[in-house]
Amino acid sequence: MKIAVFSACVYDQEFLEKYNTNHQLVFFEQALNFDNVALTKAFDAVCLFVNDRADEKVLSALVENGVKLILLRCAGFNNVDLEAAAKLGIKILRVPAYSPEAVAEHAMAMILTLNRKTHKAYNRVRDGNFSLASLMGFNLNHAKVALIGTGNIGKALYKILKGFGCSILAYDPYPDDTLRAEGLVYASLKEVLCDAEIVSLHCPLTDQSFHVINEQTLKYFKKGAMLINTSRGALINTADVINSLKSGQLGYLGLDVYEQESALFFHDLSEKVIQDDLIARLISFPNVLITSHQGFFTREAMQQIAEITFSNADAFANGKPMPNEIKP
Ligand SMILES: NC(=O)c1ccc[n+]([C@@H]2O[C@H](COP(=O)([O-])OP(=O)(O)OC[C@H]3O[C@@H](n4cnc5c(N)ncnc54)[C@H](O)[C@@H]3O)[C@@H](O)[C@H]2O)c1
Repeated sequence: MKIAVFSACVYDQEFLEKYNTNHQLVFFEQALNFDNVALTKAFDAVCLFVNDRADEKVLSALVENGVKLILLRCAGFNNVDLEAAAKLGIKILRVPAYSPEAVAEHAMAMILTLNRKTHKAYNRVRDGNFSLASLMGFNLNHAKVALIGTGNIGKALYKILKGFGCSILAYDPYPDDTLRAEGLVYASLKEVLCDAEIVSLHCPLTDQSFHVINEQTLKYFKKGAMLINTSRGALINTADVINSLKSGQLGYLGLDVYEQESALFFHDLSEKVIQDDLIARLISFPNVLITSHQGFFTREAMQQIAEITFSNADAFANGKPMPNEIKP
């Protein structure tokens, strides 16, 4: 098949070329949107990532251009209008799980960095400053951590946190019986937010979870609690979180995702003036750590993403069963 790969960075090209099972690949650096959808003429499929847009208008244009398949090289699919895709008859295949440990380990790295401030210590020592002032953290042993969502990534983080001796509780509308049998305590969203020192989000972005962290739910947090989001930016109302940080209600914030990330993340904007005032404000807090959607970014995950993407492409091309198809 002839596949147009959008949002293609050098590392995408490296891994997709290495594991290609004989498809013709053309790489585009831009994210797919209505303005550049004309590029997809004469392609059989497009390969998309988290910040490519496949709304109804884009999907209609893709179909007009002869595109029959969307290969998502990610797990989340909130950027695709599934109803419109089903009506138009365009298939959507994704990579449902690839090294959930990669994202869970990144969430843990954010917790450790925010708590023990190793990023500040690194810079201080390089500057000849060996003072410990304001570097004090807290023990994770016995700390209460709430997992919002206990699917593949939540489960992987649960195992890591257990190793640290944390006391873990969770909210998930579909609790996992195996984890429950292992002693994980499930409770309502309000209860787990009220009880935890650290809250980590691992649920998908849906109509139900949109802005699940907002002015009201932030009031449930313990004063000085830590919030980690490695899932999707729009789980959080950013303006409300900024107010909570300013008042000291929220004590630490770790973000690997951001609601308006598509205009920022994966690009070097170091010579530009950032126009997004919310992220500029977030960056200014001493207790906020932001990474640009790199949770997935390990060698193992990149290999699995490439392999599963091509097995999805092969299944479609050869009329085989497509277990990774998503429908509304
Ligand atoms: N930062 C990254 O690089 C990166 C990489 C991969 C995935 N992700 C994000 O992580 C999310 C979780 O991934 P996963 O593989 O664990 O997904 P998963 O489908 O295995 O698990 C999601 C869990 O969330 C639960 N859930 C659904 N709605 C919920 C709600 N409103 N409140 C609480 N729980 C809810 C589900 O029941 C399920 O148990 C993905 O949706 C994606 O957005 C981020």
